[in-house]
Amino acid sequence: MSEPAIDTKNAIEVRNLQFYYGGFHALKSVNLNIVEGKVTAFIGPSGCGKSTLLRTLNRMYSLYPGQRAEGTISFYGQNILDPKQDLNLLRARIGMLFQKPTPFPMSIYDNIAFGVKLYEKLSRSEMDERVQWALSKAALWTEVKDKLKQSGLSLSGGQQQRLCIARSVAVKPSVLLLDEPTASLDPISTGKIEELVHELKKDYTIAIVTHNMQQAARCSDYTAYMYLGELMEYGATEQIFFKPKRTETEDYITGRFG
Ligand SMILES: Nc1ncnc2c1ncn2[C@@H]1O[C@H](COP(=O)(O)OP(=O)(O)OP(=O)(O)O)[C@@H](O)[C@H]1O
Repeated sequence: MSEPAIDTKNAIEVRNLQFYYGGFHALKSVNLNIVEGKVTAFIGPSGCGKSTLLRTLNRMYSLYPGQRAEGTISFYGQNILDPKQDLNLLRARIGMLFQKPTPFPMSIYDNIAFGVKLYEKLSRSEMDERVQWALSKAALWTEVKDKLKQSGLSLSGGQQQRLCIARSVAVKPSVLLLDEPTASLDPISTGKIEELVHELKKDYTIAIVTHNMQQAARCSDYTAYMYLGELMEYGATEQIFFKPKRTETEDYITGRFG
């Protein structure tokens, strides 16, 4: 593992992580630091374990029987693989966004307020403020401010994805996990999400799975190249893209493979 510069602080430290789907060993001895306030991209060919790694970072896999992780994932010093870990709290602190937007079948306002109510008791005006704040953070406020009572499902795909970002941000997480967040979007919506990632990293630590090499190069500070469940190479995005140490990484990045 190539280490990021020493003046950085890690939000998450993954050590000797093994992941199993039943008997299938999907992640093999992964070691990785997710640096605070930066964007880390996970790249690699289909099936290499990018989404699996992302889903271990907020224990999303714990929803499914037969899936288990071994090793440690330290989130600001606390091992989140500990069976006693409060999973709801963890998922509020480490929010996740999926390939397809998943707004709740409720109003735009309630999409945001729903999660906030689970963790905080806010007055009506405080909640109004929080909803506006979250929608502004997700660069959606001006587009929806006159239709907050309308269903979240009435929005376009790109708007729905930004609504989901607003929903995650509303509970004030410190990390956002993005699993191919633009895979189902058109180029203009994709551009908006990429701009948003750039804005959000001022306040949040971000990990993003992407198949799009240009997207990884544009959006990320660090890149992790995975292959067959192993972390093959990890380092500053510029280094990975322009001076990869391994030929496997270079072959993937230059499109000779994958
Ligand atoms: N629910 C599951 N049960 C069993 N095996 C699974 C499951 N989900 C994923 N796998 C296997 O784990 C490996 C890693 O899958 P994962 O989805 O993490 O890859 P990925 O790199 O994100 O792929 P893609 O780019 O195609 O989304 C693959 O071999 C996949 O077949």
